Amino acid sequence: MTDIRVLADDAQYRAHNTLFRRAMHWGPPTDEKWEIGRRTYEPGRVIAAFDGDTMVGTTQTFASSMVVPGGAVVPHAAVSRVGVRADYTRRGVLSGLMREQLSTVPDPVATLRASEGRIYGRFGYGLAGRVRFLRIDARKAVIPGSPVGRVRMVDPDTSDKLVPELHQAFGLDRPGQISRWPGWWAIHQDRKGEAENLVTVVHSGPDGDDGYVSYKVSEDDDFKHHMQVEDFAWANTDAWRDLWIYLTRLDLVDTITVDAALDDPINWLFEDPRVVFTKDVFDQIWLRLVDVPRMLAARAYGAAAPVVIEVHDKLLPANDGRYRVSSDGVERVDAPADITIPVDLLGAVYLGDTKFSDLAAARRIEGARFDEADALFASPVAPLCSTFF
Ligand SMILES: CC(=O)SCCNC(=O)CCNC(=O)[C@H](O)C(C)(C)COP(=O)(O)OP(=O)(O)OC[C@H]1O[C@@H](n2cnc3c(N)ncnc32)[C@H](O)[C@@H]1OP(=O)(O)O
Repeated sequence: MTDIRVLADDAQYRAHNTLFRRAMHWGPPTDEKWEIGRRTYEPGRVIAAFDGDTMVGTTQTFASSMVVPGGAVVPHAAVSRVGVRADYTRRGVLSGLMREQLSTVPDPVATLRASEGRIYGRFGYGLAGRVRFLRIDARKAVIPGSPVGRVRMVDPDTSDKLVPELHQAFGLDRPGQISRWPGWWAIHQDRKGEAENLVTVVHSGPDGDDGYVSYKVSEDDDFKHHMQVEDFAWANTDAWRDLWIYLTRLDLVDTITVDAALDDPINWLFEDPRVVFTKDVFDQIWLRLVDVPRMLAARAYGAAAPVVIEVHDKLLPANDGRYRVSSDGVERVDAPADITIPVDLLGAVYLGDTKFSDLAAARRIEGARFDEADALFASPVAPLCSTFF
């Protein structure tokens, strides 16, 4: 029998970090790494399961905010460091942690990156956003025309100060994007220190700085140079195009790999659209609607006749109920339901990546009028989260 406690001091945080790392088959943090790691522990947001005095399971959240369809930004919990000691697994430790976390988290929505696809659906998380891993043949990548703005290389101290400001100003550009918290930047800047060859360039247009990209280049045994784009954000398409012109005209580079949204129009930049190759499409955002009425009210809807959706939530029954969704907004009603859906699948359709009609085809939801629901929940922009946590 385990009990769940909120952790409060540095020694407990370090034990938490060590337990999680062991669950992932990584070694404990060194003293040097812990100097950085401790900055990612936010009081009140770190819990652990105990068997007597022995810590046996961990999780925590980071306070951030997330963009929803229509552009509103809502408070968001980034769930991380989920781990159970290998000698305590499959006894309900994670289930206890998830129940506690969901019933106490102050934010209306939580997301996570899942280590395995079968773990989190039972706790109400749905697969809400995917990412494309792209490889670009840089030697053949020709973008016609000239840049319209200016690209400048910045030194590490400048980038440490400037990039967080720029990300906050224009990095929240699509559904699923999240703001970055101080601990995230601490880890990011530490990793940057290790990657000596990480370079950041900033783009400026008529209104000042409006884009940046960080990248590093490595050389393989055949003397081929491979660029990995680490972080990329832009405020307008001039900045986006100019930064791609910069990246693809760099000397010596053979290939470029980058993560992109499913609808990123990057292929159209190039004379030969085939220089962009999709290596993989992978699941990225697992989303849990913690406060369903608040989250349904937060997003915008497309034009279609209203639909009544009946939501079932075993862990948070306050969300149970029928919601009439129309292009004007959402209200709770007693009317008969058109569609019945569990909360994990409502999470899956929330950002517009998944359609009700696809869930119906797969016999995952029941009802009628799926086309209207698809039109209401459609997002003109595909979701993406460029912030790994
Ligand atoms: C957001 C992140 O941090 S992702 C990182 C997640 N962590 C890891 O992958 C580290 C290695 N794994 C672990 O630490 C643990 O095995 C965990 C956290 C995945 C699961 O913890 P457990 O305490 O074993 O889970 P618990 O006993 O509560 O299981 C609940 C249910 O989920 C199922 N389940 C748990 N883990 C898995 C899994 N990896 N694959 C499939 N099903 C699983 C259990 O079988 C159980 O099902 P049931 O209710 O039908 O019996």
